[in-house]
Amino acid sequence: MQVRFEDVTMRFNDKVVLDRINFTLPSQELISFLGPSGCGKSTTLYLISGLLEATSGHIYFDDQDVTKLDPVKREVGLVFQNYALYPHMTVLDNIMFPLKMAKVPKKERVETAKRMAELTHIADQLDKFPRQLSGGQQQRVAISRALSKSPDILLMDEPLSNLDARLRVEMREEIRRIQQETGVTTVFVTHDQEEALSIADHVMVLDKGEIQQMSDPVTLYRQPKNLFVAKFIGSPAINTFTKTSPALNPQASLAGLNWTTLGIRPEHFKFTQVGQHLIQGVISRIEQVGKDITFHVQADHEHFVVSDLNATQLQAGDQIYLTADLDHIQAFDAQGQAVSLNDSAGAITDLQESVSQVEEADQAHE
Ligand SMILES: Nc1ncnc2c1ncn2[C@@H]1O[C@H](COP(=O)(O)OP(=O)(O)OP(=O)(O)O)[C@@H](O)[C@H]1O
Repeated sequence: MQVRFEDVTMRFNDKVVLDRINFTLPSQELISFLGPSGCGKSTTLYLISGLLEATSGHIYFDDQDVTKLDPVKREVGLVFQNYALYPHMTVLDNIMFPLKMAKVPKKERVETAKRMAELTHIADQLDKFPRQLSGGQQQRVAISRALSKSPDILLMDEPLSNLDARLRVEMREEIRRIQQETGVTTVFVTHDQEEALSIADHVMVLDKGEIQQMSDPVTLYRQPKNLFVAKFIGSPAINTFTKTSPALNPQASLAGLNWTTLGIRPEHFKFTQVGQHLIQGVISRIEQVGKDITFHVQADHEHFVVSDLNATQLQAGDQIYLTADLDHIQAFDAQGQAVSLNDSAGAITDLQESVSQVEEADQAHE
């Protein structure tokens, strides 16, 4: 089932929470709504479910206008952060409950509930009560219950927030598996970018009630449309430099181009020689977590982070000179919108020449 929002605005009293948003969620995909607290993720989810009604605009499920349709008639399954199981009912009764409300005959109810419990790997817990289960198991029950009526759309509001770190990873893989096995169009709300990027086919990034970007996870990371997305996606965060950054070499050809902020991800720096560098600084701290080495670098008051450098001999206090491949440098204008560096061909040729000189020097060095 495809979900489409057309110019949807949501206002609570005078507060505009969603401002004329437009998007299409592709059928049978897992889509994540990602953004900081208060950006409007849950509101968007509840508009799809029908628990909230839009102030203006239209919502379609495939070609059907559901803007005013009763939630019960929308064929959506909902999973909440706190599981919302009925404490006095067994697991089996919890899963069967929506079918009972729909007056499905008992035999069929039991069969469906058992099938759902098999799907979510909770079939050995059917006689227990929710309080006897772990958080992860309770969420499996909640997912089984949401799927019991074979909904067209499964909506999940921060479903993993109450679980510890290890269980979160396990359960997100489970949600991906269940979504792929059932093919149900699934919306997964989270403020955790790693969670969103790891399981979603498409991620919709929201901020202040507006869609910042909707893309597959790789595009979101490599080609953010604006500075907000660039900074929100990626851990450690992308490094940003302005024209007056003390780390920036004012003589570098790129420094003269038309941009306001440059973004370079920690893993995209390369060593170069002094004079040919774009960025310079002094290593202030070296952090090693398992196999990952992170260099914290300082240039006057500015701090940035470099990773994946093949340089175990470096020490705190060392001066380093860095550059990056052009396709790994992201540039933004004064409004924070992404701009292409390829617009200034001459300067880019200079940069590419200096990069190839560095590569030749590196090879000679080796
Ligand atoms: N029923 C309501 N009445 C008034 N304001 C509301 C209501 N529901 C949500 N809001 C406001 O709308 C904004 C968006 O809330 P929403 O819950 O959609 O954000 P969110 O992105 O899901 O954030 P969080 O991750 O914190 O849940 C917030 O400022 C919130 O205070």
